[in-house]
Amino acid sequence: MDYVIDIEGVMWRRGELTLLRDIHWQVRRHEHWALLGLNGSGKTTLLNLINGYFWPTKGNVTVLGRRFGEVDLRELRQSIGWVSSSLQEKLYGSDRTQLVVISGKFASIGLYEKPGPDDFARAEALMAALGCSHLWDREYRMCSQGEKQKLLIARALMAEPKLLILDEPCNGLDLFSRERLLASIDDLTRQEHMPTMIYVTHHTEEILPAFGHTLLLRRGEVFRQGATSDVMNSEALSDFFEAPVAAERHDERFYVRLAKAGRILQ
Ligand SMILES: Nc1ncnc2c1ncn2[C@@H]1O[C@H](COP(=O)(O)OP(=O)(O)OP(=O)(O)O)[C@@H](O)[C@H]1O
Repeated sequence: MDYVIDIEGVMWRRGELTLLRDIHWQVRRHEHWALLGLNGSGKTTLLNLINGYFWPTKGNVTVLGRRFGEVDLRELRQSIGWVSSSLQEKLYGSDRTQLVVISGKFASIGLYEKPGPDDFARAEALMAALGCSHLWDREYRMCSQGEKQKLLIARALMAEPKLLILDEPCNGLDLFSRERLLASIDDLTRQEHMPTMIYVTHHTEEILPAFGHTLLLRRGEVFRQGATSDVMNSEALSDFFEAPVAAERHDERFYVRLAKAGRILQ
């Protein structure tokens, strides 16, 4: 079977702590998945395993058909785009936006290679695809948080990854910036030759219909996984959050609120 991610029976321990336990997760090519979990549920730990920064204590991890232990991880990482807020902080604020995007091709912070006309053309096309052509030639530090996220996604796509991980891309965005970013991500999912995408979040309503599968992670374990529409209902989510919540569907997205308004959970 042609899996982009194939995780079999993975455990990850650090000292006395077991941070991931008995994880089984198979992502097929052309499926887009959401990874949903509260703070501290193990999402980042799982992403570190997928990117080969952590080694499983038990079980097997195979990414893009290459099994860890038999693969050059640096080479594999060139096929994985991981867009996270920690990356945002590492970039040079004075760099021009298009150079930030082009630097993704070389996996460098800053640009040390001389880009060719094809590189500029691709950066232009990617910025257009993300609805941020108007940012061309601005200083990166002058861009808003939402604009920076779009640039970072374009930057990741510059390397033509086969797997694109969007790690809490809407953190810190206001309602309208969030919707603009989600609209751009939605557009991307409709384009040809896009990689398999994993969208990591705490918030159900960010999960776009294109993310047809969802994995719910709780305390380092898979609570449930499957079709997003099967997972996103009041009963399953109340079990998952261990608190009564009501899930409502609007425009193919799922909004969750506390079932008893005003109750603060301990
Ligand atoms: N290297 C480590 N050593 C020990 N404990 C760790 C390590 N990394 C993470 N943890 C702990 O493991 C748990 C899971 O952390 P992780 O960062 O994977 O969660 P997360 O789902 O990404 O959370 P958030 O949504 O807040 O980013 C947390 O309790 C965290 O404190």
